[in-house]
Amino acid sequence: MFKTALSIAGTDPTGGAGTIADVKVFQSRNVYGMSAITSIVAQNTTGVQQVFDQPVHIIEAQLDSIYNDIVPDAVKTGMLGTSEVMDVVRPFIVKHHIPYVIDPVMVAKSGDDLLNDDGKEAVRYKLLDLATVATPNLPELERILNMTVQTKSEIERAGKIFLNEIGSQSVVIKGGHLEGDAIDYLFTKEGCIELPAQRIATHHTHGTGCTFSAVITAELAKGHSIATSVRTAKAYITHAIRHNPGLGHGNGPVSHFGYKEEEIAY
Ligand SMILES: Nc1ncnc2c1ncn2[C@@H]1O[C@H](COP(=O)(O)OP(=O)(O)OP(=O)(O)O)[C@@H](O)[C@H]1O
Ligand SMILES: Cc1ncc(CO)c(N)n1
Repeated sequence: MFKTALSIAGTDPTGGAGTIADVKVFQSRNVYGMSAITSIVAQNTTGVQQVFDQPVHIIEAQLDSIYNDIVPDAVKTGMLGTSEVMDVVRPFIVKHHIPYVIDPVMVAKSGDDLLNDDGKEAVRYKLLDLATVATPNLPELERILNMTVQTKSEIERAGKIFLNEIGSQSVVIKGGHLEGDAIDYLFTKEGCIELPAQRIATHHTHGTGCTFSAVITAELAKGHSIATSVRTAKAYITHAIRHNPGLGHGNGPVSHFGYKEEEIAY
């Protein structure tokens, strides 16, 4: 039977990030993909040109259309744009007890804002307590917790705050923004799992965070555990970066078929 996953996020018309990338990931993981669009973003591999935040009633209407017909097996949120959008999304997450992955997107790799200041303050209280898995990068983590997170002990402290104070079921703290190897840290109530990977020397990393969290969502939709889903996502993103198609004039996208180039199946 088909498993289904929903991405609630903004767009990237070049298909490397946001909800279009998410649906490509769902498809590549054999999960039926659906998408509710929060913001229409004119962007490409060189940066963000314009952002149009959809009216909240249109976002709510899209969610009604989906949930009244096909309740997904897992859901992820990416770019939400404003804190008002979080108010619209929250009741759908609360009502349907399905795995929820939150990628607390704040700023694009190009440095452009994808969430307003209210939203950056609000996300901790409006959504993160509902997360099955939260996937902040380090700058997002520092903003959410209002603390510096650069060292291993700061990462450990941040992981504990997510679980014990914020109430997320788990958090993957992504080390993509640190020097050296690309090590991520998964914190669950069972403890911390390190997910190491060699850093690939490339500037083609547009949409890595979206792709990573979408894989986790697809694997959770299929009924896999949090740890298995996150391990699969780590392998997938590493192969996706390694086999990037070299597109665009800036930070190019990754390959959502990268895993097919590898000898191992997962
Ligand atoms: N150069 C790289 N080589 C290997 N893995 C990487 C590299 N850059 C990022 N990653 C991995 O990609 C995943 C996404 O992490 P990253 O920190 O890039 O997310 P992000 O900043 O949220 O992305 P986005 O720009 O889409 O918002 C993590 O597993 C991270 O370790
Ligand atoms: C719509 C959207 N979501 C997330 C990101 C972060 O990569 C982006 N560039 N665009």
